[in-house]
Amino acid sequence: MTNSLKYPKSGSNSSPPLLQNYGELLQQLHKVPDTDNAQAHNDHGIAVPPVLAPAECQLPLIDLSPYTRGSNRSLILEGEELERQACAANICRASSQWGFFQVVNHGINHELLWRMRREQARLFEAPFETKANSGLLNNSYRWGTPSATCPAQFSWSEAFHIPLTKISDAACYGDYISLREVMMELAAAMSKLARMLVGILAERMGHQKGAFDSMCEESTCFLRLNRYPACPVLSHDTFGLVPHTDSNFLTILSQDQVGGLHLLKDSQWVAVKPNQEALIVNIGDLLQAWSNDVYKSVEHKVMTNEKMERYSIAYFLCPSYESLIGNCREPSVYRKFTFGEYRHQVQEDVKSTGRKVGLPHFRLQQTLAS
Ligand SMILES: C=C1C[C@]23C[C@@]1(O)CC[C@H]2[C@@]12CC[C@H](O)[C@@](C)(C(=O)O1)[C@H]2[C@@H]3C(=O)O
Ligand SMILES: O=C(O)CCC(=O)C(=O)O
Ligand SMILES: [Fe+2]
Repeated sequence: MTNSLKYPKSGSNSSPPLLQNYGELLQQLHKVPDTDNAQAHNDHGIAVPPVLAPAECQLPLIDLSPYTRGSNRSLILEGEELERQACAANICRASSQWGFFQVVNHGINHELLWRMRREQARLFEAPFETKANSGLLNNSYRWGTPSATCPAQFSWSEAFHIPLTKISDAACYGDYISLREVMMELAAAMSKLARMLVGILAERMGHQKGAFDSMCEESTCFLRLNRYPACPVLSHDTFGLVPHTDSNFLTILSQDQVGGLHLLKDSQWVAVKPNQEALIVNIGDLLQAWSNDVYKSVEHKVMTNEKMERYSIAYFLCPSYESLIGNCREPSVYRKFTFGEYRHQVQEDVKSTGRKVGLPHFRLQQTLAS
């Protein structure tokens, strides 16, 4: 029995060399025992403890049609207003109890989402060298986790992480110019949806609908195209994306049918059941801080899949770096900080400790254990 990991036979020159570069780091997870006891082994000869999948949950499902149907009419009837109020109440309840929900009738054309998926698959099929070194999409390609010193800090994935300001720039696309129009359309649609949702969340806390609109800026908002290649290293601790909270106001996520997104609910990890009709929405750190912990930025992660690759697209709504993130009411739980300060702190923590600390850095008083 050998302890060496083998790359999947079907691999082409498009896959990033995750195993070659990080295989040794991941070996820490798999010490093959001396004696052949009851330990299971995967197809690659690696000893694995049984992986127990957590319970699969249905995220709260919210129908946005009260907001998206007939939206070009300026007059809203009383019945429609009541429907909107009920919908807004559901959004706020899910944002405080789960930090996550899914939306249907969201106003984003399904055909557009399918076109994007096709283009995304074609993009990731490009040779690794092209993705990494040809300046594609503003040089925004990332893979693996260069700063990881242990498996718990490592993400088995590749991604393009593109600021909205670069999406219309034809020079970013090289041979992938057909992606430009789809990216532009999707970014505009997701931006509209994200701004509508934060407007609803602000209004329910007694603030102006447009409270966040003026703070949000194209240069800091981004689209992230994720690909999680099938992963031969099967264990509890190989992540497609390590556990984290999002450092923004709000994220909109379109995922394929494979599954693998898990989130913390009442201190337990639960797996999100994929729904191809819906988009997933999650609250980021900045909305949690602004709402004084009413809305929750919840930890989530992507687990690897031994057999199937997985794709997702995430839109991150962020303010400009100078924006001051205050609180919606006093007494405030967090000190005021700018988004620039927050990003800087996250990067410093990741650099020095390998992990993000996030909001606890900005809490005014630590909660005392009773
Ligand atoms: C190492 C990290 C960077 C990251 C936060 C994290 O601890 C783990 C995930 C990273 C990620 C991935 C998606 C987004 O691009 C991002 C902004 C986020 O919210 O989580 C980044 C984080 C980051 O760079 O702040
Ligand atoms: O791919 C997913 O399902 C989640 C992606 C994510 O959490 C992120 O990009 O921040
Ligand atoms: Fe995330």
